[in-house]
Amino acid sequence: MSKIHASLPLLGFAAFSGTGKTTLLEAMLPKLVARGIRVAVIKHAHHDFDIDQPGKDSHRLRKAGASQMLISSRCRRALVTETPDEEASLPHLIAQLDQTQLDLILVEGFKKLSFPKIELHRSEVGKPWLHPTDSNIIAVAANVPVPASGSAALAEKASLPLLDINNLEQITDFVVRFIQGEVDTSAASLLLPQSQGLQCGDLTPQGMLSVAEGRERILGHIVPIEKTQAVDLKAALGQIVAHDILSPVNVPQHTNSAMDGYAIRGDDLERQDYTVVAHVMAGHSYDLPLEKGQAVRIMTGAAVPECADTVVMREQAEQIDNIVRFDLSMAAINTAQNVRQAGEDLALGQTAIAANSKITAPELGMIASLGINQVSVKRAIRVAIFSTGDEVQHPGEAQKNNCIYDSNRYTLHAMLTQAGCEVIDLGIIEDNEAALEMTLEQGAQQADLILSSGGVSVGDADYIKTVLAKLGKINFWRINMRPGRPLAFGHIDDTPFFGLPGNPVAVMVVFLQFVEPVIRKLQGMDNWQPQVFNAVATERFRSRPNRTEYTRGIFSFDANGRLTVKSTGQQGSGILRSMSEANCLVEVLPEQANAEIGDLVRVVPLQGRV
Ligand SMILES: Nc1nc2c(c(=O)[nH]1)N[C@H]1C(S)=C(S)[C@@H](COP(=O)(O)OP(=O)(O)OC[C@H]3O[C@@H](n4cnc5c(N)ncnc54)[C@H](O)[C@@H]3O)O[C@H]1N2
Ligand code: MOO
Repeated sequence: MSKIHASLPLLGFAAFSGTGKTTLLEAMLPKLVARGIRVAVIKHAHHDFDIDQPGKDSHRLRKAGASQMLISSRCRRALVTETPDEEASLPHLIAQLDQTQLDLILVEGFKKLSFPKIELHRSEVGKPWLHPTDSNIIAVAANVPVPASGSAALAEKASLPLLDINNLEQITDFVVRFIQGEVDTSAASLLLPQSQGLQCGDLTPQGMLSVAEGRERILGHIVPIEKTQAVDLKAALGQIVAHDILSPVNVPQHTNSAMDGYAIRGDDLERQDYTVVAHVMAGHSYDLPLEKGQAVRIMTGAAVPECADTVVMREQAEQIDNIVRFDLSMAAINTAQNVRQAGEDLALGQTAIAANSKITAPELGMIASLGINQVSVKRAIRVAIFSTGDEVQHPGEAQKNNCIYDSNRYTLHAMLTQAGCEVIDLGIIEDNEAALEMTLEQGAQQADLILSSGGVSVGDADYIKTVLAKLGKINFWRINMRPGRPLAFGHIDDTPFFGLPGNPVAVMVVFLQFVEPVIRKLQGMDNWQPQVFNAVATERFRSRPNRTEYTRGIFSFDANGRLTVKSTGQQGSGILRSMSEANCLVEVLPEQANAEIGDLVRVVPLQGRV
């Protein structure tokens, strides 16, 4: 029986009738809600239940033939679907929920299906224990100790958590820990018969790190680079601001008109007509206080005269000679309308751009709007890159037999440039110790970070490992992710070094997951996080438990306005086209095996990063 998955924690309660499942859920729900947890309950009913009442409109319409009846009010809605041929499956029911509004799905019933459950047991019901025969039970809540018979030995061996069925607080705590991923469910899996259990490759093998563990370890070794430099404004694009930039002026400098029209006094609205005393163009002013009964014809951006505080749009005005009237049937005039106040964008002395912000188009414009033409930025991070492998050739050369053109240095160059780094391209390094040693030493002298690609797996060209071990402190890791399993990280002298896997897609994925966070930390950004959001899977995204799987995907809105995601097709880690056609990576987390159609999956947009 295949395991049922949801993108949210899914937890069932398994018990014989009479144990008090519903009573327990009813008592626990307010406690979960009080802890801020948004819960859905899916309940199985055995009989021909009906929530609709005879005589109600919805019931009449359904009986008249509507196979789906959706009734909605401001407070709630309900969909009643006739399923005369086949009962809906649990995965289908899960997909009906709006998982963006939930933290937990509780399931009552569906006893025979495979998903995590808590067994409820009361001795007085006189029924057998369920956990010896249900490998999905992750804890037992009972009013008697589990007997020291076969089942108890099994429970003890597997160290299933034992809870007191009468201790609601304890059971609630357990559920909360389950949601937070703190419950060790391996005890349950120890009970699995071989055929249902995890495959050996599903378990985190010894020495394999999760993506989060690998990133945390690497970031622990990174020290921000504090050096700064002053650059001309345009050259600051993509760079990181070294110190807070304070506004030396008010932006806008003066209170000005937001429309072409007529400036009048806000305390002088009840008038038939006004005398136009001046015509003020942008860059000019009318320097007398505006009197009652007067108006100034004004252009967008021009300074509003003293005592005037309201602008009426030109479309609403009719001027004959120097008399203007406003058509109030088009729109009422409100005091202070269509006027931009001095300093409303930025007041004098206000922080315009905080230190460690990245300068993109709006920041560049804002700095310019303050009249500043030079900025102090963090010195660009210098990154040395090289490729390894005798089969790797420069583009532009005639292709040799059994060779491959170097694409990795180009994707790295592009992603580093996007991240605001200065790239030092050390080329393709011959497969020999002396060449590699020289290159690494050169990299360590010139760069803040060194990246190589290729040669980090278990191939025969093991001299890379020998040289790295000789020159620095390097760890060869296997990260439980795909693509991008093999990864080397360490230091050559004091310079951090990444040995990225050779496969072109693996290079890009490892860059996005490990190298970019390092660059951001070197640039001084603390706890930088990429943008991530959830989308509904429109196809199955396969992944093994414990592994983080990155599928290249395309997200888009469907006809119902839901954000959905599909894959780009073939996903081999040498197929760079899968990256080129993608606008995101679909990240299936270790705790989520295969994401099914309708499940929410994490989507990591690529725009601006590749
Ligand atoms: N027995 C095992 N074999 C492999 C394993 C493993 O765990 N056990 N892991 C596989 C995975 S996953 C990856 S990823 C690769 C990584 O291997 P290397 O880092 O040693 O890389 P290479 O063998 O040098 O190259 C792999 C592949 O990529 C091509 N390549 C290399 N450099 C470039 C470049 N600059 N531009 C374009 N393409 C490049 C190279 O020709 C190979 O096809 O190992 C698997 N094997
Ligand atoms: O994980 Mo490798 O990284 O297959 O490409």
